[in-house]
Amino acid sequence: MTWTSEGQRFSEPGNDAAVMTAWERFLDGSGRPGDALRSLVEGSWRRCRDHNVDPDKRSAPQPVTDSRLESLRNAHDELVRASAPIMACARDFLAETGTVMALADTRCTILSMEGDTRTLGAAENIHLMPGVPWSERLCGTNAIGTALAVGEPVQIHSAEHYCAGIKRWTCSAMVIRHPIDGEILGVVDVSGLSETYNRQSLALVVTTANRIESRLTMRETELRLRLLEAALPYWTSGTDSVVLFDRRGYPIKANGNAQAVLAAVGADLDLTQPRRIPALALDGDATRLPPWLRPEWLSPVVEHGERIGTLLVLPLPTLGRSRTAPADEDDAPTASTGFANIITDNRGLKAAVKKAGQLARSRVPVLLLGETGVGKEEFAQGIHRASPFGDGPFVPLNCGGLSRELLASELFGYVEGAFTGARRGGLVGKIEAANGGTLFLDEIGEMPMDLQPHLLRVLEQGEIYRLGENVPRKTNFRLIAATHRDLRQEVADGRFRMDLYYRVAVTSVRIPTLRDRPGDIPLLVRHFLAHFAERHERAVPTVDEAVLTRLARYGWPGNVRELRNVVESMLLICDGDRIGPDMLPPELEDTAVDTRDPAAPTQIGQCVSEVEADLIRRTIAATGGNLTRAARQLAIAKSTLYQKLKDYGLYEEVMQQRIQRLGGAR
Ligand SMILES: Nc1ncnc2c1ncn2[C@@H]1O[C@H](COP(=O)(O)OP(=O)(O)OP(=O)(O)O)[C@@H](O)[C@H]1O
Repeated sequence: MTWTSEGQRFSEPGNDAAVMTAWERFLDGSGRPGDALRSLVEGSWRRCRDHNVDPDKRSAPQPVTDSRLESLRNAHDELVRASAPIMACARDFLAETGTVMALADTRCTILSMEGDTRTLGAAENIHLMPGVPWSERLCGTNAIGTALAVGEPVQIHSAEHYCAGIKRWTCSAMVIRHPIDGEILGVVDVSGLSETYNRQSLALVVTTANRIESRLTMRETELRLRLLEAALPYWTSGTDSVVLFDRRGYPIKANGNAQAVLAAVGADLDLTQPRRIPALALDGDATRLPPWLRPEWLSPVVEHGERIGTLLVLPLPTLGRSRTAPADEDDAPTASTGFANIITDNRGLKAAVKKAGQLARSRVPVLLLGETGVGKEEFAQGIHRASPFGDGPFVPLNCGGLSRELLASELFGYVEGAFTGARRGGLVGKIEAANGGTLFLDEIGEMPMDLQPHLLRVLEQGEIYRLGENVPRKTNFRLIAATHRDLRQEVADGRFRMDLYYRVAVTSVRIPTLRDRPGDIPLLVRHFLAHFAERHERAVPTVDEAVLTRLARYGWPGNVRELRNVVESMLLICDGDRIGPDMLPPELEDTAVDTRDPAAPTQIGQCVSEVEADLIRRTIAATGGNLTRAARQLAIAKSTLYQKLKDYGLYEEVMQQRIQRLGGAR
């Protein structure tokens, strides 16, 4: 900081008359202002003249509305909070002194004001009050505006003000800087009528600004600790290249090889001299990322449902690829990285595999989104295999279809005697079993609300209590969750806790439906035929073109699982070496009508009950016999579904199919 030279720092009330003459000369352009005018003030007057500020102005502009002022205070929440106790002191200590203290933001708008009550009243006459911007451009030379213009402590007295209406005042101001990078956050000012002039008021604003900066330092340290703690579970040593950014977009921690990988992706970010990436600030424009930085590498770090920083997980550098070339999903890592079981030729699905492969390398929780049977569990296993702890256990648990009590004991385990019917020796819960590996919570949206805080506590504290036990056990696992629901909507509807949502949805991968990638159907048919032919010790039959056409026209509400079941059932029916249309299951027999939508209208002439029975039959088949899910898809209560099954004479048939399926492939 370049401080104004000693003799120039303070105003000299004895020079008032000379300064006034200098002002008049300055305005009518008649010669040099003279020695009485400090160069700091002359510089400010020149800026005022360049900006056509009206020297006859009587007051500052009108204040903004109360609601606008409120939102300005919210936007500068940290500054306002850090200054609050100091402003409260000013209320007491400036009383009866004829002076007031003001806190202003970087646009010179006063956020709060305290001090001598009578002076507060007088100040209102010139609009020296909350909600008014006191920039040089709007109000001419004044301590607040000039301090912000020059970034130094400034004292402006009486005639030194540029506008006539405020020449009865005297003021001192100092900028408040961010303790880490010195960015100017606001200004503190002490003002009074001219007769209250005092050299010490400059010292008062400087020490006040320092006190506010010390409080900001304490707050910054606390926030950093919280951020580091919240990011800890996502941190892996190993081969990851991870950089943690704070809420202002500054990199604050990186692992060993991050700098090398940053260089490989063409990033102009030197971690030894951290520079801010404005798009990563919480209030930044996330669409304005630097060209080298891809959005899928970023994950928010969340604490109690609130984003407090950002994690950058860099991809391992690929030799031979142009540094900033857009990613080509066609080279998505499949076989090499644990996703070999995912058969696809679809760009969207390959992009999902690629993203999952990148996320696999950190410990960041992943939420898999997609309809039933699209391959969410397959993805979860792929992420687990490709992760640094792929040698650890992979523990899946479906949160749907279990009673609350059963789900609680499956998740948390229990000790012997915890409840009537508890096993001898107790039970190790899935969370504990996943220690050192991955916990896959399928259908997380079905988890009862009252169990959610318990899971959240485990995720936040890394500790678990078995039911009936009051000593915590340490756990260390990676969470992958999956849902076919819109979890945001579930949060909005009060069925899913927001804090848990932010914890599990740190990053997400959406898996496209099978009907959105019909090109994959022949590939998958071939894959499943080969698989089941081997399992049933048979030769692989050929498939008629007509069969493939029907398969391509079907809606596949049960996605790949449904296709897999259809292929197996056709193989079992087929006693020759070719599969023809007569071997298609009933729901696929006549696909003359486009059945892409499971609820698509059926042929005219069918009566309503037939249509409904047909729809129910198809939906149950599509959900693999899961009546809870079928009822949900049909948007009817499960009890209504049972009743309808009985009414349409489908009950026996469906139950038989369920029994067969339970013993079948999954
Ligand atoms: N792209 C794919 N290639 C090969 N097999 C797949 C693919 N996608 C899914 N599958 C197979 O389809 C079946 C269903 O997949 P998976 O169980 O992963 O689905 P899901 O989305 O978890 O279903 P749900 O939501 O009902 O639990 C599995 O047998 C899986 O191996």
